[in-house]
Amino acid sequence: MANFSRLLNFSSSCSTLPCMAMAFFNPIHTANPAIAFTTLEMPTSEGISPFLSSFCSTLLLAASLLFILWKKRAKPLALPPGPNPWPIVGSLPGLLFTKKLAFRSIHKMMDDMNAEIICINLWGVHVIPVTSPQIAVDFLKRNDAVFSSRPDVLSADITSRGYLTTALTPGGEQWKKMKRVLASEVLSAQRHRWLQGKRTEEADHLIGFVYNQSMDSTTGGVVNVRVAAQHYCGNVIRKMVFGKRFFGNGRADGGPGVEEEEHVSALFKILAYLYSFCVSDYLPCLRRRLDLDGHEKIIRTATASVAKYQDPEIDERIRHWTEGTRTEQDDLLDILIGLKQKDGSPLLSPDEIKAQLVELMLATVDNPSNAVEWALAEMINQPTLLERATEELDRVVGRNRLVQESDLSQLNYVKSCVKESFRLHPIAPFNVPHISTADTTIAGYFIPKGSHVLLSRLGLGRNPRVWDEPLQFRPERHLKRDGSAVMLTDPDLKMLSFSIGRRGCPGVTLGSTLTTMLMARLLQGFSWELPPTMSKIELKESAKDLFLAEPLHAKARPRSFLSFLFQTHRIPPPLKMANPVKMGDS
Ligand code: HEM
Repeated sequence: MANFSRLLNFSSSCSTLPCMAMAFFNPIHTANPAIAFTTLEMPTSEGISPFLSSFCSTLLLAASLLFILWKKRAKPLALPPGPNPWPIVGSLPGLLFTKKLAFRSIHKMMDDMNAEIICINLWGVHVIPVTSPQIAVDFLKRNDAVFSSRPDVLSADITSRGYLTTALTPGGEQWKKMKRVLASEVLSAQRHRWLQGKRTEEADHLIGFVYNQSMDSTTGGVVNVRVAAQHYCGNVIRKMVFGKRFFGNGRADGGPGVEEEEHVSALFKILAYLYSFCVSDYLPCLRRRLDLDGHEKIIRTATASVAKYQDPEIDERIRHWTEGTRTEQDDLLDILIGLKQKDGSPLLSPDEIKAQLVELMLATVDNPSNAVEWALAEMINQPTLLERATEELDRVVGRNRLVQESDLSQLNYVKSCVKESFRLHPIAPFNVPHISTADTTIAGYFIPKGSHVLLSRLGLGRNPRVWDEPLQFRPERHLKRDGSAVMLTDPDLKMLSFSIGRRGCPGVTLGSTLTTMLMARLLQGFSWELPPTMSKIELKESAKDLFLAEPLHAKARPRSFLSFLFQTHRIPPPLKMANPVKMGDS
């Protein structure tokens, strides 16, 4: 060590080094030493031959270069900046004992440090939040293989029944198997087409459900948009998976029955706690012993509620196939049960099917419903945006039929409204966590093996370095100058909708279809206004998450062509017509 530091002093202060370097690289010198010695006037002392002097210089130069190379290699890279950790516990107490939610504390730390990547040490686990698109791409594109696993946390372990699924399962054979099944059998383009009829049925039910409420004189036509949006998503995925929208009988007006209410509310409860900051995840000694923050109980209760409805359906269906009383495949459950290994035995166990179906439900209900609720709230406060979207629908689809999936690719303005909502109002502050499986360097920082990487959906989408007036809802920022199609994905991660890389969302087509269809049907079928008691929609985030603080309630007026479509049976009549109020038009 001492020798090297001496060399360091030498190399940094010795003014002869450039001269030696010149000598070393001088072609004349190397080609003809005799000439070089005379031209370069190298210092020679009496008794030392010019040849020896040149040899020593060369040796010294080589040693210096080697040292510089060694120094570059040996100098340990720094971790990203972050709060100073306490011994052993790191910054755990800071997150535990703050009144703020963990995600708000983390974003505040990043703002205070003016940093787009930081490292928070939580009892030895390095948690790395990121708000820079360039760095995010570095993680998920250039170093995708290293960051394609998930952390082992209690909420994911319970929800996935011991990691039998795709999204929540750390990398490995089980993840590969389940992802292959999803990509080729559940979410492929062909399967998407196969299930189109079921999705359209639900899009028609959505119109009926909202229409009934809009015509209800007792409520003045005010609709709870959150309920409509969440149940549309729940109905679609239940229909695609189980071939039915209701576990029980539903409601007379086409709305959810108690069973669906409990099902959807349990799904959202799981989503609220999945990967949320939980102290036992950082103190493995506490895991399954002390449920300090009560998360374990909440997740177990919610997963039991979901299982109560889904598992009997799955068991019964397996029995029907085994007994031969069902022979035709009609939905995704049939597909999963029917998958076989080479020897003819089932590819998936009943537990794998049960766990995977919970995950598919979770993946489907949250993003689309939240994006549409926020988008509509923003648009009601800016009626010109509503007008522009309606004008597009009238131009592309017309007024004698409802918008269909085949129209969606042409609805660039409607899609840009949805995309703007994904940017500004993501349902979750962070992407699903990624964990590193090896030491790596990202953006010049050392990222140790086992780090939890949290790409901030909030921070990316609202990054003022990337977006003009990031807090303004301005859908037109996503329109392309050449009029080409607006996609809801963003491969550059300037915003994080579906993410990218090995862990990227395999449900892009289904997710985009559901969200755009929900938005398009609500805008095409109804004119939306403030409820009579309000002067504007309060666009405030909830104190505990990123939902609108209060579910969006808005007055819906059916557009005139809608009743014509009902009367002429071009769309199925709503299940129950409420007492009609006078109908308006837009
Ligand atoms: C608008 C709707 C949707 C959005 C915005 C969305 C977004 C995402 C995001 C951000 C991830 C995490 C990517 C990562 O870890 O880097 C993800 C993963 C995933 N999504 Fe989606 N998703 C949507 C709809 C769906 C649907 C409808 C399904 C299937 C029914 C689905 C299935 C999955 C699965 C299985 C994963 C995990 C992939 C893996 O870990 O290998 N998603 N999605």
